[in-house]
Amino acid sequence: MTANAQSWLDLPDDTGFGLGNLPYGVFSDASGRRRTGVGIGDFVLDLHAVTGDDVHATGSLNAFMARGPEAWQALRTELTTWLTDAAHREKVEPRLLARTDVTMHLPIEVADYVDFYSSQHHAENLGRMFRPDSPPLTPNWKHLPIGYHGRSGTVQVSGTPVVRPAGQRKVPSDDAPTFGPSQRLDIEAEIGFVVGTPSELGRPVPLGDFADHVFGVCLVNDWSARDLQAWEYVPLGPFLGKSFLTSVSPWVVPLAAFGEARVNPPARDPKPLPYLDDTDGEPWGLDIAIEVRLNGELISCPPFDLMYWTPAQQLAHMTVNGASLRTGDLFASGTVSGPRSDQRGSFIELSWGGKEPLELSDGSTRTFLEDGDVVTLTATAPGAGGSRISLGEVTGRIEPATMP
Ligand SMILES: O=C(O)/C=C/C(=O)CC(=O)CC(=O)O
Ligand SMILES: [Ca+2]
Ligand SMILES: [Mg+2]
Repeated sequence: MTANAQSWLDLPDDTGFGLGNLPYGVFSDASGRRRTGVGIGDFVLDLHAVTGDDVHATGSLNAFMARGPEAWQALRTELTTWLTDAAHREKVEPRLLARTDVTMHLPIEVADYVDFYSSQHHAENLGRMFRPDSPPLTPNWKHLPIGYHGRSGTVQVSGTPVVRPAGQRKVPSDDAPTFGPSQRLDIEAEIGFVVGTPSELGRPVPLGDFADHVFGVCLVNDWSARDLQAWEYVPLGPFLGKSFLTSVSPWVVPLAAFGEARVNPPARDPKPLPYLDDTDGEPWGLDIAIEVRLNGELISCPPFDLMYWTPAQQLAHMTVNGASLRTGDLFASGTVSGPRSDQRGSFIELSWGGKEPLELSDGSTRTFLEDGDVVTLTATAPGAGGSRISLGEVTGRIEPATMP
């Protein structure tokens, strides 16, 4: 008997949206009003209607997230009671809407957006391609989680069209850069972490405070234009090659749902400095299995449990200089890649820089994305009683470039 059998609601046996998940999102129905909902089975529960709390009518999760971990846990406990105790059925059932009847929106007002680079396999692959004459990992890589600040205003919800960016491109053999649509448009399959509780300027957030600040987890596709990136990134890092669009899943899965998914991260050698050393604490490796589909076909299964740096280490590093957190901050893991070729989280890796085109089941091949392509990321993690919790999906269709 799985945990889901306890609900009075008829939940499909294999639903990823069972009682162990209870993800938050922002939806609208025919009225157009945006409000907070909780995903359960094939339904979304209208939280504003069922609680009467205006925090759930603001059109983003931020005001609720700002209330902090006790409020998050209290509502999660109430939701579980409402959905399991038949005494609440009369109150709750009329507030359920079919998920197919609602439109999902960007769930958070994104404050600051940071993107890390914490998969050793991804970093080594990119290092080999971008810097063939140097060791694959830069000398700092195993001492700190490398990251950069991205563009929060272009973080958008799943389904937002991906307009091919145009920009400057130059390969080493060209004499001068040219301008035009990116010819190396790519994805980056990542997991995102959403900050609820802010922190004070000047006070680092230690490893052990991770769960006091991080509200939940989403899927991220950090669309990337490799030709723009390769020409612009020296010496300050990614800029226009990654700032045109970052897509996130509409559901934010509470950190509390990942109890069964906690795993030890890979051994870290050399031992990190004390503020990053999680060996005596509670490490935050997470067993999340990602799937990448191109036009419906499964092309890769990146394993999040192999990430070298955990989200708790990323948060500790991001604030160790005293930088403060704001409600709605989003930090992404970095592209998730495993050691196998069918575990790579980007096309630049899957096609090895375009040299080894990916063969698709219809006989066609792909190096980078073409106009009309649809890329969909999904992910699941172990839940209670052998169930799996779903992070939903993040999808996007490539549209032709708009030239200035
Ligand atoms: O190694 C490089 O120069 C570039 C690396 C990336 O493009 C990866 C990136 O944006 C961070 C990540 O998603 O892992
Ligand atoms: Ca990225
Ligand atoms: Mg981006």
